[in-house]
Amino acid sequence: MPAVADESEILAAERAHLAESRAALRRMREHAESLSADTAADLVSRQFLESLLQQRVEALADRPGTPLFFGRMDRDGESGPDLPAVMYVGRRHVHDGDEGRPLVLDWRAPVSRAFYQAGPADPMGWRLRRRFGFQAGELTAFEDEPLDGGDPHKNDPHKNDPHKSDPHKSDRGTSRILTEEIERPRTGPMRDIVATIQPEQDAIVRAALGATVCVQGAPGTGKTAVGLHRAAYLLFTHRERLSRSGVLIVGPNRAFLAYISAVLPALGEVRVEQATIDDLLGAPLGEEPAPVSAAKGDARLADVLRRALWQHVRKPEEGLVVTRGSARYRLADHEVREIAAGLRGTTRYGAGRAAFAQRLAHRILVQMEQRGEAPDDRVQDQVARSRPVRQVLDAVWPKVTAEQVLHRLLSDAEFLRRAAKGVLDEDEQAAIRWAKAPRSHRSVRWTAADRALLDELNGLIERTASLGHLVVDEAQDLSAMQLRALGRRCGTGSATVLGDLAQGTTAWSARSWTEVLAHLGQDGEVTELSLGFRVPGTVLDYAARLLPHVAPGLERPRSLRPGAGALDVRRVPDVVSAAAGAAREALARPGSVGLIVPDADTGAHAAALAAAGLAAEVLGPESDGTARLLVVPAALAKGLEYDHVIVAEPAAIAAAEARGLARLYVVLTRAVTSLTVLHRDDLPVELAS
Ligand SMILES: Nc1ncnc2c1ncn2[C@@H]1O[C@H](COP(=O)(O)OP(=O)(O)OP(=O)(O)O)[C@@H](O)[C@H]1O
Repeated sequence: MPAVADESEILAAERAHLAESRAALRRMREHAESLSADTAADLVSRQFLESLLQQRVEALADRPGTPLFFGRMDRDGESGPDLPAVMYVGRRHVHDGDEGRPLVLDWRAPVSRAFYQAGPADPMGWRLRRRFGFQAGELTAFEDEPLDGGDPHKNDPHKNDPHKSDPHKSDRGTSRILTEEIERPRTGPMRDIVATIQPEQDAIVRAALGATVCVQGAPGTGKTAVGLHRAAYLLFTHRERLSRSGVLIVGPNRAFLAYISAVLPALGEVRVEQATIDDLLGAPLGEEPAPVSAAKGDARLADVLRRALWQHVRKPEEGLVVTRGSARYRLADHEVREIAAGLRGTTRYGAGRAAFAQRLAHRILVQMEQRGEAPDDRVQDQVARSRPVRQVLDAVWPKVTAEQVLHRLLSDAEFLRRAAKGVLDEDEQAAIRWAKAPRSHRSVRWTAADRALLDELNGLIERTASLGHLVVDEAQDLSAMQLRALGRRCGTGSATVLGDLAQGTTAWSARSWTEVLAHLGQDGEVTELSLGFRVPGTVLDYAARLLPHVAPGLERPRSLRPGAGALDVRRVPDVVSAAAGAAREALARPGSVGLIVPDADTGAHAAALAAAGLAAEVLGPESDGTARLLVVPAALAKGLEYDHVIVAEPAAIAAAEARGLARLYVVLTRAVTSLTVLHRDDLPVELAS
């Protein structure tokens, strides 16, 4: 591109490059559409090829609202065959069909790393970074950042005008395009941040596939965003391997998964599974007091379960007699005992049972051979399945299900005592035992904590398949036993573990990331993100008054944006009607509005909004929360955000549960632009001072 001095000329040239890239993408898509699956040898291959081609065509769609590129880098010095003088970075690779010349490079390509990481301290061979601002798909602004210590205003026509120069930076020297991107009103699910990923975030996104990373981050530091972009990065970089083994995102509830569901498809990744822990382990059918859940979530239960399961393998009392035709073959009781003892505890229970049958059969086969027969493998299988062997098997190594074992453990005090000896004291045993046991394992209303115990038992009986990579969000809320369940699902893979110890709201919330990683069975580094993007400084400072009470060891979070005037705390005579008034005011401004209320008051607030003629959606565990005005029960607010947040009666939110102050901390950190706190009762003392 020739040197241009005038801003409008630069914009015109950049728009021309955008138009050229769009045209090239159109040609790439037309080419993909013209390809035929007819060359496939058979019907199955043909269907497979057709679906691949279809995916390729879909991936090459040009979405008008999504800019093809968002940044550009200019080289310092000579370009080479692998090093273009200028590179444009975008959501996908676009090349010129004729010459194969790259017009846009995928943000995940190794060379694009410089766009996120280069800085004056290490320009990585580049001279200039340019970021583009878009409105409704139109390129409307740019922002230049010299990487070589040069004059940032070299091309700035206003450089001598104090009112106009540096039009692209906000007061604190922060990128205005970044600030505008964050403050752009929210109208639906979460967006990608690919244009503005920050260097410390990028380092996590691009960590190697084999590395498990654990990110502690204050509210709004971009943990969720980073986790999703990491999934997209890994899928791009290790496409073949991960398309076989799979990537899974685990989030706290359906509302959260609905909120994040658009990010990966926007990045071209449509085949990533997203699930809650209940989806993976089975939905709970019953509830129990929090201290019972906490006791059942303890990692020591793993030992108890292992012992409970293996107690089902009994010492053989009798030998084995197999009759085939007129011949009888015998194994003495001590021989059967020896085989069982050799296998006990060396494999999973189910595999051990199968191996036990095969070894018994093998010994019989040896006897057959000694008598001059020539039995083959089929005979061994027949013997293994024969009635006498099955009888020994059922007596010594009975088939059991996880449900049977857990039912017995939680209802039979003597069985529990034997399994928990030296691990749980009597009070701890009493805490997890049922006061009134369900009649059979089929009639149990399993709780969330039981589900994790069942999964542990299932993992002891049969192998759990491992995925290639697991992203676990809000990981601080998972019990040790749930983490172990997730660990089994990435046993031969790796994980990205995201969370904030200050936002732990469950009875079993984690106190240390080292422990979380240990329960997951992963070696990993703990990194911290401390710069908040979502919450304005004034609001973050207000919420952080709770921090010493919920997580004393953590640093106070910092915010990218000062947010003067973003916080309004009001004492009102009637919180429900005041909230409707505040919602009306907030709706007059652009963006989404979240009215976060004590769970028990959800209905009253929804009714007051309806009476005030305001259309609102009540967020439920299954809803997708796409309305502009949402009534959000405090328990569901985690991970979500709204441009304007109204919090009703903080004291009631704090009083509603054991870790209520942590819940309040979550609730107070959901706002992007403004937070209004309405209270009739005194504020919790921790917040008031
Ligand atoms: N580099 C970035 N550029 C633009 N926006 C960003 C960036 N990083 C984070 N954000 C935005 O900040 C907001 C908060 O991000 P995110 O939800 O990922 O934070 P979080 O750490 O998971 O928060 P919480 O702990 O409260 O769930 C989102 O709107 C996200 O898009």
